Amino acid sequence: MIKVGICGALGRMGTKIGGLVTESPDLELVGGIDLKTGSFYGTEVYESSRIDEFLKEKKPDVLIDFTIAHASVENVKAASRNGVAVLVGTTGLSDEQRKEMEEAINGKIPAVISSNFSLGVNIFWHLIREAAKQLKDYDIEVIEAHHHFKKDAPSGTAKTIINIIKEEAGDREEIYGREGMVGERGNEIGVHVVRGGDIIGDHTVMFAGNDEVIELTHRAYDRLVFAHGVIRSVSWIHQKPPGIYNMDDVLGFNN
Ligand SMILES: NC(=O)C1=CN([C@@H]2O[C@H](COP(=O)(O)OP(=O)(O)OC[C@H]3O[C@@H](n4cnc5c(N)ncnc54)[C@H](O)[C@@H]3O)[C@@H](O)[C@H]2O)C=CC1
Ligand SMILES: O=C(O)C1=N[C@H](C(=O)O)C[C@H](O)C1
Repeated sequence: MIKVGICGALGRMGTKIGGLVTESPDLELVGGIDLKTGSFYGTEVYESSRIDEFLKEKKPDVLIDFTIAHASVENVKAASRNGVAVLVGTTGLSDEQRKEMEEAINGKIPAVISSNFSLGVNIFWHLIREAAKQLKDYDIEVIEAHHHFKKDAPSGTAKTIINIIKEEAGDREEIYGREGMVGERGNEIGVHVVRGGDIIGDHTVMFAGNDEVIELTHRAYDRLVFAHGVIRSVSWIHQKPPGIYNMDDVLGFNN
């Protein structure tokens, strides 16, 4: 049995992941960590400042983090201090926070970090990479939509899309929205962020050329789609050597 702890246990993702861990015959939920204490699928939720105590007492093999940027960095540092593998889904990290997290991981623990753990988005990213390679001269726009409560913008998934486009079609400026007399479009990537309702996570990339437009879209209808990718990653990362991995490694795309 692989023992699992969840940071952000009482949140939208922590709750979904906790349910799948509980249902899995190969995994054992040992508890959660959150800002408040409580009960979590029959296990205990420790207050966040007690994370080292949690890791020493519950001894998870894998710690999952779906919290908020500043917290995820500290949670990963705690996992590193205690030699616990991590899965990080939290987005909204600054470059400095990402660097701090990577320094805590490298050479010490194995980690899967992904802005999107769904199988569909990871395939979507490969489709975008091919389109961006072939359609360098098209005007490229990225549109993402999420629920009313999302704290970071643009989404981590959208940031990954932007990075893929830059890798394949060349570096270019990001323009966030447009307003007023903006003049003729340049060679930028337009980025547009929608927030409202209970939208789980929609991403569209538009390649607008002369006489044709190609639109690639991924829509998530339940957070389970991310949680299933997390569960697959838990089994994959167990007993891996230290290092930073992504979903391409988990899905075998890098073999
Ligand atoms: N990579 C992926 O596939 C996905 C990533 N996400 C990301 O996961 C993060 C969480 O998303 P949601 O679950 O919707 O948010 P949420 O706000 O529902 O849950 C976050 C939880 O973390 C808790 N928390 C805050 N500080 C903490 C700390 N220091 N230690 C432990 N827990 C702490 C909060 O109390 C809350 O219960 C966001 O960054 C979001 O973008 C969300 C869905 C999929
Ligand atoms: O906050 C969310 O809900 C999501 N966040 C992730 C992101 O920022 O890309 C993944 C997914 O889109 C849902």
